[in-house]
Amino acid sequence: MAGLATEGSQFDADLYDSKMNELLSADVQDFFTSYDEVYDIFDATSLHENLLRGIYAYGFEKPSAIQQRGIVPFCKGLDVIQQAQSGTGKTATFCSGILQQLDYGLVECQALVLAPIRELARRIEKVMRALGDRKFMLVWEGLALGRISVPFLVTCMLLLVLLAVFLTCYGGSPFTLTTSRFLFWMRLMKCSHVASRIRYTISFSFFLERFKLVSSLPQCHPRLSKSPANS
Ligand SMILES: Nc1ncnc2c1ncn2[C@@H]1O[C@H](COP(=O)(O)OP(=O)(O)OP(=O)(O)O)[C@@H](O)[C@H]1O
Repeated sequence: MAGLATEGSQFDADLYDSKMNELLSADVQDFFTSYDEVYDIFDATSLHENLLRGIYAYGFEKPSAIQQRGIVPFCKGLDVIQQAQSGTGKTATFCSGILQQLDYGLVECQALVLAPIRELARRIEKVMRALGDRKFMLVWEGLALGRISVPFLVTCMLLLVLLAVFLTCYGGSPFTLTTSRFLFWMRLMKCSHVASRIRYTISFSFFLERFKLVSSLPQCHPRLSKSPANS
């Protein structure tokens, strides 16, 4: 297993090449460098009936090139590396692979998809819901749920506190900013939805949910394979 990169280290192409050569020359049975089987219709991929129904209902009639090669090894539980141009159907490939492996009788977290940007996470969630009709939780920036981010919430909160303090003082009454008065101002500013999101974001139940999500993840057993890099 490769060691952990030291903090601030850069990608070392020579080290990467030598490590890959070492891995490829090792006698590891489960390591494929390509997967040659092609399934040119969805019915041939042995996906669950419900999943197939979701795929057809979403408007897909025939798998794209990457889907023809990528769905089946994914469904077999192999670790798949896919490389193809944008818009060639990679998202639907790994979504199908994940949905196929879920135990629909289990009510617990069985899959975690990490995406580098929020828009991509939203797109993946949309495809997952459309194909699988399962429960998915969209979490972004580590803290916020929904469409409003934490920095935005904090800024809103500060502005509203300042406004409430200013109005209280300006009205001539002594500074007695109570919670109810604060929430009154929030409502007055038609920001009660912001208030509820703030309450949820800082609530114990949200942190408990995240803890349960992470702790229920299964152990990872590395088995490597690679699908062809064509699209
Ligand atoms: N088999 C298919 N038949 C018809 N349309 C498809 C098929 N697979 C994917 N699409 C459509 O093609 C478009 C691009 O698909 P998708 O987002 O999965 O590609 P991608 O390779 O993941 O793109 P990106 O690299 O930008 O994330 C989407 O609108 C999707 O609905």
